[in-house]
Amino acid sequence: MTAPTPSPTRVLVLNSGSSSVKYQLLDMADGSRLAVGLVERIGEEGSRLVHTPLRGGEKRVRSGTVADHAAALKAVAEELAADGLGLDSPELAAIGHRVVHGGLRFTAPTVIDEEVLAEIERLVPVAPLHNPANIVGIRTAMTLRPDLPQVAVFDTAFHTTMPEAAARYAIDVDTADAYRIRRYGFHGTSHAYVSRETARLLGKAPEEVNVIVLHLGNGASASAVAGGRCVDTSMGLTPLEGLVMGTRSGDVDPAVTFHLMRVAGMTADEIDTLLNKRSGLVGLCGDNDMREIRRRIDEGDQRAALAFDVYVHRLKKYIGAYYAVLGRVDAVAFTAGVGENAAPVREAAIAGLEELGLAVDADLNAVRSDEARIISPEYARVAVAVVPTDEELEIARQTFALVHDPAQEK
Ligand SMILES: Nc1ncnc2c1ncn2[C@@H]1O[C@H](COP(=O)(O)OP(=O)(O)O)[C@@H](O)[C@H]1O
Ligand SMILES: CC(=O)OP(=O)(O)O
Ligand SMILES: [Mg+2]
Repeated sequence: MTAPTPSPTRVLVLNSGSSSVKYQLLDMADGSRLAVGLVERIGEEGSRLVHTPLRGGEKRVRSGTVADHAAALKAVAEELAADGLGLDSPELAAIGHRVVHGGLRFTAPTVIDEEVLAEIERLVPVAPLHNPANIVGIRTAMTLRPDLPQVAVFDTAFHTTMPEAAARYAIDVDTADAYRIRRYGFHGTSHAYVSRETARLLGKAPEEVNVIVLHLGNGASASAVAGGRCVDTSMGLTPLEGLVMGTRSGDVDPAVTFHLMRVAGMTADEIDTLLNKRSGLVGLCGDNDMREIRRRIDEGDQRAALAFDVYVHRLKKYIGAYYAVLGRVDAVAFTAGVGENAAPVREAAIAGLEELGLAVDADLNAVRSDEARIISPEYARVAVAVVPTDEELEIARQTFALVHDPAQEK
């Protein structure tokens, strides 16, 4: 008699961005990581792959042009195979894909078939920087492992609980409905994970707390989470609305668009590129990396100081807005690259909000750590926290749960 084959527990997570692919291989038996990596500057000069095996072996860097996302995924598959963790492994249970725009239809993780892919494709016009890359990732993974469940975890899913008052734009209802123009919100996997982790940090259940989550990465968004449900978020039809970002403007008067068409003769595509790629921090001062901006400010650079001030001013406005939306706030949580690392951003965004019960302790704010932590003083009514996000772990969990218990798919 042969022993029963244990069911596979590993999940590969692919997070394909406009010019990068982040990936992690996790073992969901214990949630541990076997390998993590990143391919960056895809299609540009100086592209490189950084692969880190986490159960023995050295970090490896591959430099040289990676022409497109398909080539990037082939290289990722090769690196994993070199560690004996290839995509052909029988221990792989599923591949989980971050998909940025799922419209209104996808409110939960979904096993991908041709029909689901067609719907993701249909949403390309409202996520032009993200959905095409997600589709290539899915197609390539399907070709490499046609037998394996491929699961989509949508950025928009967590925000589908927003009430109509928050999700509706105040434009003609028929036009809005005909073109499905409404506020969808993004980074939902991160907002869900971080709001839950914040509750845990406070020693409470998610249902008991109201949290403002500030996801400040290259893309940035804020959300108001009441008892574990999203009630408002700063991104809208596309990931352009809301906060000032690395290269995106966030909120602008929509009249800017037709004004530029009329007076500057710019096309819709040129304005799209302006607002998505040549605005935000990079548009204001030429740099989109907060580390570089802080360095320039320390040297007395006025443009960098202005970029920082515009960024923080917008952030503070959203904290105030979501405070009002929630009525009672238990915590404000900073996360993602800027939120987790840039103490000056946290300090400046919370400064002056003592009347709202918000304050930051300078010593606690200066601590560098990978752990979730509170940075407000003991006396403060509202906790201010730094809560590292982990989109890949959350995608792996949702993917594995769906493969094990398909009944939860909506
Ligand atoms: N030590 C740091 N200090 C300040 N900002 C940082 C630091 N490390 C990263 N960042 C910021 O985080 C950004 C990247 O955030 P991340 O969440 O990784 O973005 P994304 O996932 O959207 O690519 C960088 O562009 C940079 O501005
Ligand atoms: C939706 C979005 O803005 O994602 P990212 O921050 O990865 O660009
Ligand atoms: Mg990100």
